[in-house]
Amino acid sequence: MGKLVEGVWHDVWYDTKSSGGKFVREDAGFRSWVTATGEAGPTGESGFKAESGRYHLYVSLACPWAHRTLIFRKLKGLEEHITVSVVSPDMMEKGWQFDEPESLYGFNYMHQVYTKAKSDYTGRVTVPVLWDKKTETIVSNESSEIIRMLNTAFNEVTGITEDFYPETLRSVIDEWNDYVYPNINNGVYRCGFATTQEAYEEAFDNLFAALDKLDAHLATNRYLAGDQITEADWRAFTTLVRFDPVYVGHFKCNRQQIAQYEHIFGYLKELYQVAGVAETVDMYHIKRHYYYSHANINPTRVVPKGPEQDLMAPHGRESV
Ligand SMILES: N[C@@H](CCC(=O)N[C@@H](CS)C(=O)NCC(=O)O)C(=O)O
Repeated sequence: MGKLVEGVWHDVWYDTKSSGGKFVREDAGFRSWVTATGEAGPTGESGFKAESGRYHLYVSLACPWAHRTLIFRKLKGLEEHITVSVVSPDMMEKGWQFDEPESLYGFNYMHQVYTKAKSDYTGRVTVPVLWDKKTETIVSNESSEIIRMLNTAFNEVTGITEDFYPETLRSVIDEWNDYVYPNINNGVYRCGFATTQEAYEEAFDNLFAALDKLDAHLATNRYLAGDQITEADWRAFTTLVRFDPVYVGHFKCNRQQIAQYEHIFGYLKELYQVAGVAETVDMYHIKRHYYYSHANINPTRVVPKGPEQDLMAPHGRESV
């Protein structure tokens, strides 16, 4: 774990001293957009036209943010159009690394991908990364924006027009995202990476208040934005599926398990059972990454065996 400073790798853990023990996630540094025509998107540079075979995703199968992009690649029929490299679950002193040299440049470390794009880059070396093979640079390392690109930019390439961010639901989806991100997606990290009791308890209380609210909402709504699956559901899903196997123990999110929430658990199972989605969930990488890589939290690096969970069991959500 560490970061690049002017293109040079430094092995440092997150600085929580300057924020009173609280974990604060850094903003992503590359913010351009792939678009259907190559025109600029809401931020960044133009010139990234959606073309088959042009783009590459660097992901971790353990990372909930990278997982979002793999779900969109799958659901939008992009597997044959966007290639992928998967990092090792073990993130060590040099950060994300590859078990085998990756396929585009033979790099062994993810930080080499960042310095290939910008030789004096300063910032954390995170996944996912959307790479442009043509101009040999990073288009984006912000998953919330990558999934928006995958949702629409390649529609003419694939012919798949299913929309997870439909105009009519945008304000509802944005509202859920704005609530779920700090309290749940990042909330579990704010529990696990807190370095004071106070910061941990605050994150813990916010997390479970948000899960209680989600459970109540899902009692009468099949999905977050109503009766169709949207981006907001996939963004919640990648945290929920990691919750009982990892966050309950490793990040001390232990007021209760997701399996003990009647409505959230059924919802989690239903999303898991959407065609193709289970194939994007790799429990070995998920458990191994967190328990093995965060040695300051789990110094023995022993990975727990449980829990046993059958996410293919009937979800019972048809009647909601
Ligand atoms: N804003 C980014 C956050 C991605 C992120 O923080 N990824 C984690 C893995 S779960 C990472 O790569 N962390 C490495 C680090 O912080 O050094 C996104 O959503 O794409």
